[in-house]
Amino acid sequence: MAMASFARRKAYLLSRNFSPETLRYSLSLASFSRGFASGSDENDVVVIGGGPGGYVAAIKAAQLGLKTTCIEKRGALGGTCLNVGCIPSKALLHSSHMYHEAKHAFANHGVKFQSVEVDLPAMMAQKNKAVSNLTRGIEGLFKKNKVTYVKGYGKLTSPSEVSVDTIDGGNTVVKGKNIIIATGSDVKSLPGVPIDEKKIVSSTGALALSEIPKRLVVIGAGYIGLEMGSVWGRLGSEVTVVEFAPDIVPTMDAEVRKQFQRSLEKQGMKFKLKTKVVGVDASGDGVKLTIEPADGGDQSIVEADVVLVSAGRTPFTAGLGLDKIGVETDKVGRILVNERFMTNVPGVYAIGDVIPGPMLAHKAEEDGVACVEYIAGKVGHVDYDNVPGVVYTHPEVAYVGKTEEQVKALGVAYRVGKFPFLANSRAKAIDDAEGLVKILAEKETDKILGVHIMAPNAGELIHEAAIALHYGASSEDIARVCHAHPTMSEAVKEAAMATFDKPIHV
Ligand SMILES: Cc1cc2nc3c(=O)[nH]c(=O)nc-3n(C[C@H](O)[C@H](O)[C@H](O)COP(=O)(O)OP(=O)(O)OC[C@H]3O[C@@H](n4cnc5c(N)ncnc54)[C@H](O)[C@@H]3O)c2cc1C
Ligand SMILES: NC(=O)c1ccc[n+]([C@@H]2O[C@H](COP(=O)([O-])OP(=O)(O)OC[C@H]3O[C@@H](n4cnc5c(N)ncnc54)[C@H](O)[C@@H]3O)[C@@H](O)[C@H]2O)c1
Repeated sequence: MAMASFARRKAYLLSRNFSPETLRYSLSLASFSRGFASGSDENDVVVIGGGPGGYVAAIKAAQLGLKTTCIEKRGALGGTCLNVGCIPSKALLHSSHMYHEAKHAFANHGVKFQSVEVDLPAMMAQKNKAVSNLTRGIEGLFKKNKVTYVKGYGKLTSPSEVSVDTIDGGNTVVKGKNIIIATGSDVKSLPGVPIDEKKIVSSTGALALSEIPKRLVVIGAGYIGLEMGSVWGRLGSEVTVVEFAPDIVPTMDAEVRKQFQRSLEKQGMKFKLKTKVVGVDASGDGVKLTIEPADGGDQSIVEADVVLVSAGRTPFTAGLGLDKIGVETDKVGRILVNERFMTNVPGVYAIGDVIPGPMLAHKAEEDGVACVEYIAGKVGHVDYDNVPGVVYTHPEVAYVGKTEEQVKALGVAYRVGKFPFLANSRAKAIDDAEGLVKILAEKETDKILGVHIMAPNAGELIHEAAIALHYGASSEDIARVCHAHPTMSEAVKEAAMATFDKPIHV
């Protein structure tokens, strides 16, 4: 298991184009933990950062019998994900989808209103309620598992000491035999596009606008741009997405991405691909953006009431004291770790968005559990080849494993099976049949290599595929599992049938 994990980590690091030196360094560090506290006020584990990586690591460490403290600066647990990321965005995606459905789809089902309107403060209040309930819930889990929670800004003063400026204005020193850095990430700002969180906003500002902007320009057609662009587009904004690359969401399978882009365009989203923003002028009422083709050419002006900067995120290590104790980072500021999440400083570990890898909450959680399992002397495991990605638009797009482009690049002979939701009885029954399931399997063995789903609930459907990939299943394995009728999941079964043989319903 440990060897398999090592091999996967190596392959993963290779896939991230790490230099040979970095690789050697990253993989050669010996397993090392400093033992456990007994009866002293010293912790076995101190976690800096209470996001999905940090709070999950803290709870798991405590469950493994380790004396654990978690330090969080924002005064609420859950990190970016719960406070200003996954949860508030999904709340607004759901609320705005209901409004959009009420306006455009309910009549098809024979449900009619005199009028339907948006109450933005009520929508925001529902989002805030979801966030505060969940953050309080994590505090409850900390109490239940006996994790000590220190509210304040942590700074490493030695490999076993964290000085904390507490949010009530005091200072305390927290000692630990093992320290886990889980400080996450922050928005990546673009030169010449200063974020004021009013007219030029990051995702945090876009989650809390007090008015629906008439014109929203989104910089970056990634996860945040498409999700937040969908929210405000459904509520009435004219949304233009400016993307430097030739395609939206570059990590997506190209065939699915094309269908996805068409679907978003049908919903009114406009795309300016292969385009860069070269300047902004926010001196007037709105914002004027100067854009030009990515390869150079004539400039033009796009006007907006609000601009969303969503061109990626960057690891957050400000004020953490990494220099002081000599923790090594790569060129873009990510903390380098070995396969046991250990930095070059013995006893200091790092997980989640602050290390290389996809910046996703579920990946941070997996890192957190595996890291403390190693610290506790067990074997941790994260399957980095099978981390699902989901864009929570409507339809959603979800994927796990390899894209067709990646399979081609590997030179593996493969088969493709597809099934459209137009032929799925449940999707037709609910009149929501846009999308498809696409399965890629190795030709010789039928082993599944990747699954890509565009569907209203693709983010739920994808886990059948994730389990299949994890267990090394073949497409025939899925096809021979009895799937309940009528469900959207039957489309996964049919796509699997189409991969190894023939589907029934198309
Ligand atoms: C708008 C948006 C939507 C997203 N939606 C999704 C989604 O749907 N699904 C998904 O998987 N991912 C989503 N993400 C990404 C997800 O939020 C991150 O991948 C995840 O939060 C990373 O977890 P983490 O624990 O590594 O870091 P974070 O969640 O960033 O947590 C780090 C915590 O550390 C604290 N901290 C930092 N420095 C210190 C310090 N020195 N002392 C004390 N505390 C400190 C911070 O305050 C923060 O609370 C979204 C992100 C954004 C911005
Ligand atoms: N549903 C989810 O799981 C979810 C939702 C939101 C955020 N997230 C996470 O948060 C992270 C940040 O999200 P994001 O959307 O900001 O980043 P992203 O990496 O998903 O997308 C950024 C996009 O901006 C483009 N870009 C970069 N510089 C640009 C420039 N100067 N001009 C125009 N386009 C430019 C990139 O080509 C890319 O397509 C992501 O890595 C993602 O993992 C996940």
